[in-house]
Amino acid sequence: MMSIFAKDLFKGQVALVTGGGTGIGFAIARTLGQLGARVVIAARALDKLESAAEQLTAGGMAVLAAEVNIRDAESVNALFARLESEGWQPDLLVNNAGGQFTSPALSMSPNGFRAVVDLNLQGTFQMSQAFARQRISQARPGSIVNIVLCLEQGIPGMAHAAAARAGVVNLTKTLSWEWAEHGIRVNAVAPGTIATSGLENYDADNLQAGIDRLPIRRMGQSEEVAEAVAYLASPAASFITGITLPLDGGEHMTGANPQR
Ligand SMILES: CCCCCCCCCCC/C=C/C(=O)SCCNC(=O)CCNC(=O)[C@H](O)C(C)(C)COP(=O)(O)OP(=O)(O)OC[C@H]1O[C@@H](n2cnc3c(N)ncnc32)[C@H](O)[C@@H]1OP(=O)(O)O
Ligand SMILES: NC(=O)C1=CN([C@@H]2O[C@H](COP(=O)(O)OP(=O)(O)OC[C@H]3O[C@@H](n4cnc5c(N)ncnc54)[C@H](OP(=O)(O)O)[C@@H]3O)[C@@H](O)[C@H]2O)C=CC1
Repeated sequence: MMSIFAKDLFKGQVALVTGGGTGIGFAIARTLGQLGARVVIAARALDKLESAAEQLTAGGMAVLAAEVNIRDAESVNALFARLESEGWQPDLLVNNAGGQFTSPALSMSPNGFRAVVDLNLQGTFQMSQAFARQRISQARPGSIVNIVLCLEQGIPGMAHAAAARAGVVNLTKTLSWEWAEHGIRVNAVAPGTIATSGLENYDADNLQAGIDRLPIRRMGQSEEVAEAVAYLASPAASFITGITLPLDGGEHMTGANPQR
C-alpha cells in the first residue's frame, strides 16, 4: 500500500506494538518501521515474534522481539524495565493484542467472561499505565493508540468483548484527559472485519453475510488499519486526543452480527 507519510516521520522514535508478530499488529509494526521508527513487537509466543522480527529486519528495519503477557502486571512491568535498560524505551505504544471467542451470553461462564475482559481491558490498562509512568517520570511526551472493535451497535455473540472494548473506548477518553498535561495523547481505532489469520476462529458464512451488508462491501486490510494508526501516532494528529476512529467499511452503521 502506498503511504502518504514522509519516510522519516518516526525517525528517532521507538514504537511498541503488542501482538506485533501477527496480523494487524505485524502490519502496524511494518508501517511504523518503514516510517523510520525502531519497533518493539511484543506478545506471548516468542517463536512467532522472532520470525516476524526476522522478516522486518530483512526489510531494513530495526526490530526487537520481546515476550510479554499483557494480562500479567509483573510481565508488563518487566517488559518496560527491560526496554529501558536495553535502550528501547518506547515513545509510542500501540495496544493491539486482544481477542475473544464467540458464545451466546447465556452460556458464557464467569471465567470465560473474565478472561476476555482481562485480556482486552485489564491488559490494555496495564500496558498504558506502565508506558505513561515511564514517560511521565522522565518528562517525555508520548502517544498511545488502542485497537478496539466495531461495537457501536453492540455485538451479539461477543458480549464479553463488546463490554471490554467499550471499556477501552472510555479508558481512551479518560486517560486522554488525565495525561494530556504530560504531553501524552491517547486515541483508538475501531476496525470492522479485517482479513487476518485471526478470523479463522469465526464462521466464514457469518462473516461474509456481514460484509454483504456493508456500504464498502469487502473486508478491510491490515495495512489500512496501520495507516490510521500511523496518522494518530504522528504529529499530524497533534491536536487529536480521546477519539475512537471507526475503520470498518461502514460497519458502525450496519452492526457486526448479521444474524440479528
Ligand atoms: C455468533 C455470532 C458472532 C458474531 C460476530 C461476527 C463478527 C465477527 C467479527 C470478528 C472481528 C474480530 C476479530 C478478532 O478479534 S481477531 C483476533 C483473533 N484471535 C482471537 O480471537 C483468539 C483470542 N482468544 C484468546 O486469546 C483466548 O481464547 C481467550 C483470551 C479468549 C481465553 O484465553 P485463556 O487462556 O484465559 O483461556 P482458557 O482456556 O484458560 O479459558 C478461560 C475461560 O474461557 C472459556 N473459553 C475459552 N475459549 C472458549 C470458547 N471458544 N468457547 C467458550 N468458552 C471458552 C474457558 O472455558 C474458560 O472458562 P471456564 O474455566 O469456566 O471453563
Ligand atoms: N481481524 C479482525 O477482523 C479484527 C481484529 N480486531 C482486533 O485487532 C487485534 C489484532 O487482531 P488480529 O491481527 O486479527 O488477530 P491475531 O490473533 O493475529 O492477533 C492477536 C495478537 O494478540 C497477541 N496476544 C493475545 N493474547 C496476548 C497476551 N495475553 N499478551 C500479549 N499478547 C497477546 C497474540 O500473540 P500471542 O498469542 O503470541 O500472545 C497475537 O499476536 C486484536 O485485538 C483483535 O481483537 C479488531 C477488529 C477486527
